[in-house]
Amino acid sequence: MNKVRGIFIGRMQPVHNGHMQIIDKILEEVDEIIIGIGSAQLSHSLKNPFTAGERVVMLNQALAERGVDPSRYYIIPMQDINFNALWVSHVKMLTPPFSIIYSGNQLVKQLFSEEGFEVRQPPLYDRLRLSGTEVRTRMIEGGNWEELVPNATINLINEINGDERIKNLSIREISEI
Ligand SMILES: Nc1ncnc2c1ncn2[C@@H]1O[C@H](COP(=O)(O)OP(=O)(O)OP(=O)(O)O)[C@@H](O)[C@H]1O
Ligand SMILES: NC(=O)c1ccc[n+]([C@@H]2O[C@H](COP(=O)(O)O)[C@@H](O)[C@H]2O)c1
Repeated sequence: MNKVRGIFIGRMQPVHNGHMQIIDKILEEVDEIIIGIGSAQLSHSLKNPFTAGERVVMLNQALAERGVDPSRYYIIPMQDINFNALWVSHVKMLTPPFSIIYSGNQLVKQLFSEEGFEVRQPPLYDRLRLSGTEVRTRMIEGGNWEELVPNATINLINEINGDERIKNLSIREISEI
């Protein structure tokens, strides 16, 4: 029998506990999950501080920490392209075949639904706290960002001195306004 595959795409700047909960939920519904690391070309900005490779490590280690069977997921960085009408084909070119897209993003849902994919809207877990924006804001302001992310994210951010990177970016970007 063919495997049922679902895809979930997010920028993961950084990987947080909301991502991990939604991945658990998706894995209850499909045989394999494709996790797309969106806007892979972006890094070193306040909204997108981490490189695609750094985000791959966070996610890979976080899934290992959670005991997720490595044969059930693919992690695939995907660059943005300037053509929304071609984006679904671009994603398909990069990924194993899939039939279901999980997203809360209106544009993503519309583009995949127009191409005939089944779109599922995942629930949002503790959204006031669990968002990349909240994690980055706490990092800049010196708050407790660690409680919002898996250990793997903390380890990678410590390894690359990510805390300092984001604080430096915030000084630079504010001084450039
Ligand atoms: N708390 C959450 N619970 C469940 N799913 C989430 C949560 N936060 C984000 N997602 C899912 O992750 C995808 C977006 O990934 P992304 O990395 O951009 O997250 P984000 O936290 O919204 O980021 P940012 O705040 O940096 O814009 C969406 O499809 C969304 O449904
Ligand atoms: N034309 C394009 O390249 C295109 C279109 C829609 C979404 N995307 C990307 O998909 C990802 C969606 O994730 P979010 O739900 O976090 O916004 C983002 O990285 C976004 O840039 C790219």
